[in-house]
Amino acid sequence: MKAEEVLLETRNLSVEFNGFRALTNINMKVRRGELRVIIGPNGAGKTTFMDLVTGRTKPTEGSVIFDGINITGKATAEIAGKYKIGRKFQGPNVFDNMSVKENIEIALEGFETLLQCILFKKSRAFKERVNEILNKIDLYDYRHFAAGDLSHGQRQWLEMGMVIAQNPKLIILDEPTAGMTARETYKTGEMIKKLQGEHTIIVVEHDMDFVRQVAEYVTVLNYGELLAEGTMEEIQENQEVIAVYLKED
Ligand SMILES: Nc1ncnc2c1ncn2[C@@H]1O[C@H](COP(=O)(O)OP(=O)(O)OP(=O)(O)O)[C@@H](O)[C@H]1O
Repeated sequence: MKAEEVLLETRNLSVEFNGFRALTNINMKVRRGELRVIIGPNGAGKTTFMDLVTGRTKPTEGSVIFDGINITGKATAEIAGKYKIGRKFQGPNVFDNMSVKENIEIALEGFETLLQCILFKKSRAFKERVNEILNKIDLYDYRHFAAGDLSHGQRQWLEMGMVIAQNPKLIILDEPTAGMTARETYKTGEMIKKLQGEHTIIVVEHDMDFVRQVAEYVTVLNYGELLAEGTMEEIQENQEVIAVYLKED
């Protein structure tokens, strides 16, 4: 991978919690426009890895380089706002009493006060951007619904839309299909595939059908170490990965 193609790089990233090594020497490179899936058994360190990238946890060793800048140890708000790494956590976090459309509007980049939002709402570019996002998350027809009246899956999509609205360079999705029906899970996969290219995306997932649906390149973590990386085909044939997953059953 050429240096200018790399959006995110971790170098020997390690973290210890009271003597317990949750991550050890993770060296990973994510290309601009890529859709990377991170898998691994429970406790493998997937969430911890995302916490290190987004500044929630400080590494014991190693560094995080984002878009050519060393962001290691920077504050969460700075990483989100200035460096533009957006993260959608498990479980939606939307404003229930506001409409779907209003939720997207307040999430749009640069609208720090509601007043600014109301004034700017009038511009055509703003309306177009809101509609574009509503279409991406397939909630255009639900735009006037209160967010609290959406289904679990739709609420997750709304939250994805709120992350997209912040125009992040990197979108991190933590188990985006958790609690979804099979149909919603499939739809989420198609949505994420469409976002790829325009955005660089890292998805952490457990649902292997979903992983097969979306994944091009997969990173496998196990016991805090990077066990394997490769295309979905390579990963499925990797004996070490098979051993880890068989052990789980
Ligand atoms: N703040 C913390 N203090 C102590 N131990 C922690 C802390 N955060 C994570 N760990 C430990 O680090 C290990 C990795 O946890 P992590 O949540 O990153 O795994 P995961 O791969 O995301 O698992 P899951 O798939 O279950 O969400 C676990 O053994 C966990 O108990």
